[in-house]
Amino acid sequence: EEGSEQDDSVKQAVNETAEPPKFVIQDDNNYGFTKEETEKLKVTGEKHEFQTEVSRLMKLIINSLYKTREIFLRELISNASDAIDKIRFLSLTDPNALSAAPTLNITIWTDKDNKVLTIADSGIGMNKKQLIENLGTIAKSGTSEFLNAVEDKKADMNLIGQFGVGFYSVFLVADKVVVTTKNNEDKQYIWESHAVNDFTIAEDPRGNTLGRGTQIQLFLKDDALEFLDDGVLRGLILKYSEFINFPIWLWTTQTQVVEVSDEKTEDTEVKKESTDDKKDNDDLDQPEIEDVTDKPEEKKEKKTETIEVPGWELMNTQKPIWTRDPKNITDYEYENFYMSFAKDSNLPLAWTHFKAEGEVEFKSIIYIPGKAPEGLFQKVQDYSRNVKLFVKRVFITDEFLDFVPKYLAFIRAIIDADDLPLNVSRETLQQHKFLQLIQKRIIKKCLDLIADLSKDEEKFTKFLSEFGTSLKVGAIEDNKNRKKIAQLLRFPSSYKGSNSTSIDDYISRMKKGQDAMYFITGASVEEVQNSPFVEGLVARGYEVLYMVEPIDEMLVQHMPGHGGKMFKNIAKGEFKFENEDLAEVQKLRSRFTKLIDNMQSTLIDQVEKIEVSARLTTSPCAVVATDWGWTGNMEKIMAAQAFKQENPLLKEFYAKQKKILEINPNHPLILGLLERAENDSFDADTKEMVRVLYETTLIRSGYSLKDNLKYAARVEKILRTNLGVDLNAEAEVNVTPAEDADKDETKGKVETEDLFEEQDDDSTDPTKPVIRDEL
Ligand SMILES: Nc1ncnc2c1ncn2[C@@H]1O[C@H](COP(=O)(O)OP(=O)(O)OP(=O)(O)O)[C@@H](O)[C@H]1O
Repeated sequence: EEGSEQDDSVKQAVNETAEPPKFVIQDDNNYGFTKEETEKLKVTGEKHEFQTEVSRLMKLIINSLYKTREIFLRELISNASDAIDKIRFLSLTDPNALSAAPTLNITIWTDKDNKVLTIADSGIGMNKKQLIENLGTIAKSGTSEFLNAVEDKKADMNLIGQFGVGFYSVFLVADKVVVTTKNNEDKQYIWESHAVNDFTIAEDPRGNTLGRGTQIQLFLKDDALEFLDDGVLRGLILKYSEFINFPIWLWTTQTQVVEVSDEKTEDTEVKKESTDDKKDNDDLDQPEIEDVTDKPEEKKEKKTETIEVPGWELMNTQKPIWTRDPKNITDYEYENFYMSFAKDSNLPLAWTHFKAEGEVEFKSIIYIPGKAPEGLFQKVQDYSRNVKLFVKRVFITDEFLDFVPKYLAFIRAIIDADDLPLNVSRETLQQHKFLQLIQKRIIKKCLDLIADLSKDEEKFTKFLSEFGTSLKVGAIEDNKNRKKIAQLLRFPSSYKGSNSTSIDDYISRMKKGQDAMYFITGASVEEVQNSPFVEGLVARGYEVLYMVEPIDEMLVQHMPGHGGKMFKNIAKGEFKFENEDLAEVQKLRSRFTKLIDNMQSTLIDQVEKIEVSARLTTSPCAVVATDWGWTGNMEKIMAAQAFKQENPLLKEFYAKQKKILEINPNHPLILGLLERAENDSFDADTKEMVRVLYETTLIRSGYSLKDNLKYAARVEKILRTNLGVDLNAEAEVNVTPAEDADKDETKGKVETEDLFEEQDDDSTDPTKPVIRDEL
């Protein structure tokens, strides 16, 4: 796509802004105050306390032995770039927005004598209110959690940028920070802090020196003076500026070897040399730094001289990666770009870079992160900020409410569109026809990307472990794409102990005459594997899908089938096998009528009907939910929900629903009961056994008992009967009552911790009192 129209506009944009800054840096430049001004500052400065969280954060930062302190530079460059994005966006609708400082750039310089590092931008700046709020409070949720985690050494300071507190990282390297800022709507203000507790704000006595933007001066700690070094700074800025869309200029001194004519070198010549140097830098296809040392000497001896040339050095090319030809971009570049724009310290799992053409034209890179962000499904109101929209390289917004559906909220994407009108407000933008077309394309691309990923087993396994639930949410919510998503779902199954089978693979293995896809739900594979429902099917050679995630129950409700086959919950409703001999079944049923009647009258409150089972082989019976009732698993899920929502009514309603008991006509226990029914010896003891059998079956079928104590009492009764022990005999109680504590002893308060310590130390010393029981 080299040479395309888009690229021309890119070049133009770059050339427009890549003019070196007009000002030059001299010692004590730009932050010197006259005596009077300093006095005025002292008088007018207002003291503000930091919000508690900020103070806590500062203490952590100041005391941190965090090695990669350099991240402060990444945060400041990123903030500066955001600020320029904002003013550029405003300028789309307000042509005067830029006039106070038309060149959009970031400038960085040092003052070695005073140990000051300065980072300035011609961004939007802050008015007084914003200054107090932005650099004094933390609004983002989750900050406390982050602080706790850092305090417990469970989280890394590197994550600071993700919590919207990146600015404060300046105190990793500085003990005093001065922020001078000018917004179009307000006067120029100075913010100053020595960290921890408070900061002062004052109107700048020098007036408006910035035009517009923000200048941050770091008074470096004595152990952080390496950040004054040109080489160190250059390396760091190159590292962090690669994906910044605005020119970043560093004031450096470069040594140059120049020819000296016999006449004395004049000042003007040096200046000429330095501007030529600039020109080279402006040529964006060339590396920024020209190697000027060691030029081969010509035979004809010419006098040379090494001179120091101070000037602005351009640090980045600002050609956005998404506008480049994918053929020329390495994986390493894609990964670095991801980590930089997504502020994620993990590598991405996969990405796709494409140019959409047709109804709507845009370039995009979509990433799947390596790890699911925390609270993926919890964020309801908050903008997910996962999609950044640019129009012709101008950043427009990342504040979309569900640009992609919630189930795809984990993706990170850059979209750069050509056709969007630049003057629509952000609020109406999302409704814009073009944007909706883009949305559709992005969703399709996401699903294609995941489908591609599914061809790489290792990566797909990783993907499913992070985002498998998201896919299921997709199959539930996205009617249009359900079929596509269903092909990506994986379930454990009884097939050769497989823990990941696709529905299509299941269908390809279905047996002759099998008209439904058998599945069972439960809390774990171990649990459902041993369920009485599975045994008969597996024994007959049928495959059963194990749906062991809570969301699976909902999934099959919304997706009753796939590929022309319906799902069948094997723990629910009636069950017939294709090759079942109906006459045989009828005969069996009539043989068990008497037993069924007896059992039915025993379990009248709980069981709706009793059936002779076709699905059981080794278990005596199973409890089956009616077609419209809840399985044991569903009951447990709903119980947990009801508990959360404090709405037990629904749960109770369903728990009261009668169930179907299926009995295994070949099981010796059932045959034993049948004999009693046929001999008319179905006495009280037998009925008690039927109750125990029913309750045990409930447990095996995945249900909870309504009354555990009654169940235990029944089992005990059977044990007594079998052992020939009197049903009413009681255990002899022979205990020594505990003595009242000595009053004096209770006076001395014992710390809980001490108690635990003693317990450990003295557990082998029989002379010491055992405190455990008292505890
Ligand atoms: N150079 C700047 N120009 C204008 N506003 C700024 C600048 N630096 C910071 N701010 C303001 O201060 C706020 C706080 O900055 P901070 O770096 O602590 O968090 P953030 O930028 O919101 O989040 P993150 O660190 O994740 O980028 C910013 O949101 C922005 O409004």
